[in-house]
Amino acid sequence: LLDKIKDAKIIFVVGGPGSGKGTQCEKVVAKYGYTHLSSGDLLRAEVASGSERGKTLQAIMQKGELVPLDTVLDMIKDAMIAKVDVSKGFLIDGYPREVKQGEEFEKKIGAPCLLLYIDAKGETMVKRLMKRGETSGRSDDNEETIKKRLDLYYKATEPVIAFYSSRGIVRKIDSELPVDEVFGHVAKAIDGLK
Ligand SMILES: Nc1nc2c(ncn2[C@@H]2O[C@H](COP(=O)(O)OP(=O)(O)OP(=O)(O)O)[C@@H](O)[C@H]2O)c(=O)[nH]1
Ligand SMILES: O=c1ccn([C@@H]2O[C@H](COP(=O)(O)OP(=O)(O)O)[C@@H](O)[C@H]2O)c(=O)[nH]1
Ligand SMILES: [Mg+2]
Repeated sequence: LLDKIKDAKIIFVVGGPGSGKGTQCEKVVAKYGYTHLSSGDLLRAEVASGSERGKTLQAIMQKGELVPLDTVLDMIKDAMIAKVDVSKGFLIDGYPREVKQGEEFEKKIGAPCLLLYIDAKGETMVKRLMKRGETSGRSDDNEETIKKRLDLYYKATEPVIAFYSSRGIVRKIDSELPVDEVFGHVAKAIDGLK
């Protein structure tokens, strides 16, 4: 099974909270049929299941902190294995959050061929998340937790971009533009893969 995953394209989608990762991934699914796996969505599904593990996760996410690396990686791996027969490609959204997560992913699963770096200003991200919080029902879409997620993003996740830049697979996407223009740039990056 892991051999099959190695034949599929793996794309990391990295950006700050509310930068628009999920929005762009949905559009990639519609156009290219890739499988979208959002680490945050997988964690929220576990929380929604009401399991003991979910309760622990909920407490960490509510604080805007990172859950243990192995937890997320196991969830992503299981989800990839479940889809490998029908997938030409995988969008791994919101992962890696720190360099170590990327290293572990490559050891256990495989190497990404592209990292889409969805970039918006801090101010923009906060504004979008406050707005989303009016309807999202996400308990972490509140001012205090948003600030913590943003701080952690700059501290832990931005180094991920530097790490993969040295490999030449990072495409920086300006997500201050309207959604469809942003997608135009995303599509160009994907079309550039052979
Ligand atoms: N104006 C504008 N709004 C956007 C754009 N992309 C996303 N949004 C809005 O910003 C909010 C956050 O977008 P998401 O796609 O949920 O962001 P995300 O990066 O997945 O965020 P997390 O799930 O918190 O990691 C949503 O309410 C979107 O409607 C964009 O390109 N332009
Ligand atoms: O690899 C991951 C992905 C998500 N999270 C947790 O899940 C929350 C929501 O993640 P998501 O990607 O949905 O939203 P973001 O924080 O990017 O707005 C984060 O704040 C973290 O607490 C985590 O710990 N590890
Ligand atoms: Mg998201």
